[in-house]
Formats: sequence, C-alpha cells, structure tokens
Amino acid sequence: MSFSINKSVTYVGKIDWELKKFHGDELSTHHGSSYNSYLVRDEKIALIDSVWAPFAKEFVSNLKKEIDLKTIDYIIINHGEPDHSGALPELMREIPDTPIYCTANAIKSLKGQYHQEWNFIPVKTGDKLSLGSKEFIFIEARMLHWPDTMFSYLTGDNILFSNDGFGQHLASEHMFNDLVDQGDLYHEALKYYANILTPFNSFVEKKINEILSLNLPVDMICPSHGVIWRDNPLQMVNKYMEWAKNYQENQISIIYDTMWNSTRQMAENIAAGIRQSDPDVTVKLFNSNSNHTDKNDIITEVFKSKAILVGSPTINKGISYAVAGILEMIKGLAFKNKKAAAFGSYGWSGEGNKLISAELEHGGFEIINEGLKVLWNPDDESLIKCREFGQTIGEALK
Ligand SMILES: Cc1cc2nc3c(=O)[nH]c(=O)nc-3n(C[C@H](O)[C@H](O)[C@H](O)COP(=O)(O)O)c2cc1C
Repeated sequence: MSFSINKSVTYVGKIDWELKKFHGDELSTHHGSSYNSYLVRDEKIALIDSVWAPFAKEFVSNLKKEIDLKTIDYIIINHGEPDHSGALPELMREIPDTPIYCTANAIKSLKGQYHQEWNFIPVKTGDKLSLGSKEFIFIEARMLHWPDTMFSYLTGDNILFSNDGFGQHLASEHMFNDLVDQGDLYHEALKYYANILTPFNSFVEKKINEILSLNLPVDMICPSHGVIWRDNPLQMVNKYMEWAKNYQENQISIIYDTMWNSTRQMAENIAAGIRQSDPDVTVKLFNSNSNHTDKNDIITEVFKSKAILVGSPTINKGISYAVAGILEMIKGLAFKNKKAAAFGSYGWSGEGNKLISAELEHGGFEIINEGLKVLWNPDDESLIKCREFGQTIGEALK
C-alpha cells in the first residue's frame, strides 16, 4: 500500500489488519498493526525501514510500482527488529550494493539475524545525510526499545521518523492521528508504552529532553507502527514524558486466579472494602486466566495503578500458573513507585501469599502488609475480614 504523506514522503509500508499476537504470544494486538516504511524523494532518494518478512514479497513488488529500485540511493534502518527489517533480504537481492545507514548496534543485530555483509554505514547521534535540499539528522535512541534503535529527523519537512517510539499497534484505513477513533488511539499508544517501554522509562525521559533541547521544529512524527502524528504531534511526546515518570492514576487493580471461586470472592469483598474507605479511588478486578482477561490488558492496568493486589489459591505448595505468568511479566517490566499486597485461599499449607509477595518485592513493589489468606471457601466471618483488609489497604493508599 502506498499513499502520500506530503510532497516528498510516501508511505510504502503494510497495514496488517489480521495481526492479533505479536512477539510470538507476548503481546496482544487487538486492533491489528502496521509496519511503516517511508520513501523520501529529494535530489537523492531514501527508504526508511521495511516490513515484516511474511510481507516481504508484497512490499518489494509494491515498492517497484512506486519507484525503480535502482534509483534508491540510501536505505535507513532505524531498528533491526524483524518487523521492520524482515523484508531486507528480499530487497537487497535486487539492490545488493545500496548503502544501509544504521547504528553500530543495528549492524550487529542485522548481521546476527540475516548473516549478510551488506553495505552498512554506521551512524551516530548528530551525523547527517544530505538528500540535496533536505538532510537527515540521526539521533541514537538506545533502549527505545533495543540497543540498536535510532530516530531520523528530516529537515525541511520537519519530520521525526521515530521507529517504535510513539508507535501503536493500530490498523486503520486512515493512517493519520486526527482521522482515527481517539479512544482507540490513546489506549493503543498507552498499551504499547506500558508493555514495551516501561523498563526504559529513564532512557525515554533523557532522550526526549535531549531532542527537545535541539529545538528542532517537529511538524510530524512518523513511527514504525500505527498512525502518523500530524495533528499536534508533540501531544505524544508530552504523554511519553508523563508516562516515563513512573506514571500512576488513582487506581488499584486486583488481579487474581481461582479454581473454586474462593479467591474470587475474596477479591470482590476486598474491592468492596477499598471502595468503603475511599470512594474516589478506581478499583478494577481482573481474573488473570487468559480465558477471562488478556495479559497485556492487565499490564496496561498495572501501569495505570498506584497499587495492585494479587491473589491466588495455593496449588501444590505454589500459585496458579496464570498468576505466576502475570507476575513474571510484571517483574520484567520493572515498575517503580507502586505498592502491592497478596491474598488467596488455601486448604492446608497456604504458601501462596508468601510466594506472591516475594515476587512482587523482587519486581520493585513496596509490599503494604503480609497479605490475607483464607482457609477453604470464605464464610461470612472471612468475608468481613476481606472487607476489613480492603479498608486497611484503601486507608493506607489514600
Ligand atoms: C490441585 C490442587 C492442589 C492444591 N494444593 C494445595 C496445597 O499445596 N496447599 C494448600 O494449602 N492447598 C492446596 N489446595 C487447596 C486449595 O488451595 C483450596 O481448595 C482453595 O480453597 C482453592 O481456592 P479457589 O477456590 O480460589 O480456587 C489445592 C487444591 C487443588 C485443586
């Protein structure tokens, strides 16, 4: 698919309406996605990024309709991950000598994946590549979200090609931010940040400050997934600054699993207790079993929360696989400035709470208390204890 972004920049990427899982099964993409590639024509011609390998043939064939491949002077690869570089082998078979501008780390990641000695030209922050009347300025963006990432800024048109930064997994026939459902767009941008960029908060903040200090005018931000920010493009930059500062809303998320509904009843009564003590706080409940709630949607809610309560029945002296799975994801994302507590039902040995608290502590959460456990199915007295537990948590977090 191709369409004009302005007089000199043409979109030549792929909109993938079918994509529902990304990074294997690691990330859900309810709204599909797109792999954005851009052709920039001036006196010289540059291609920015490509698409994922399953679409390589389609990409090259569409590109041929747009331009004689031999007239492409430069290829710019902002990030070596296969969703952006996957069509390179197909493309480079046609134009094997065309120079590929990328970071030194991207040379490593591209060689590591494709085992090809293409004509790599390493670039660093501040390096420029002239197209004639305009030029690219390269800005390394290490750990946003791989060591190899960079942004490319196009003078004249004032476009920041930001690769995964400011991207969203969103397929749309309208690839501009002002033309899509604003709720979907905000949600997908937030979900992307929460699930991919959270561990790199400090890099995000530093990099944005660095870019802002360059005082480059930004008329458009063209990311590598989802829509192009042309209407008030800095709105996403400002959001990233907010999100990077260990973001939280006045929300408590209760995440649990249950086999026979005991832990679910605990969760619901804890929620009622929190609401009693603090009617202003948003309390949300999520059964972490994938039949009930998508794990990445849970992570997005954890991102928004000031505290999480995690509950599991004790199973074979351990915890449920669904709770263990979400705890592993939470740990890896290295959330900061959040509190947590554990709860759960048990039958005889009751190890669940200790295991959950240890994982959460390991993940950087401040543990509010030793948690609450209930023997077997909660009776009226136990349900009162759950509500009291909720009240204590609500009071502590006000
Ligand atoms: C397969 C299985 C293994 C269990 N293992 C333990 C255990 O090791 N220690 C324990 O205290 N309870 C154990 N239990 C008992 C549960 O923790 C208990 O039934 C609890 O009330 C279930 O909570 P739920 O209704 O939220 O699923 C086990 C239950 C099942 C079904």
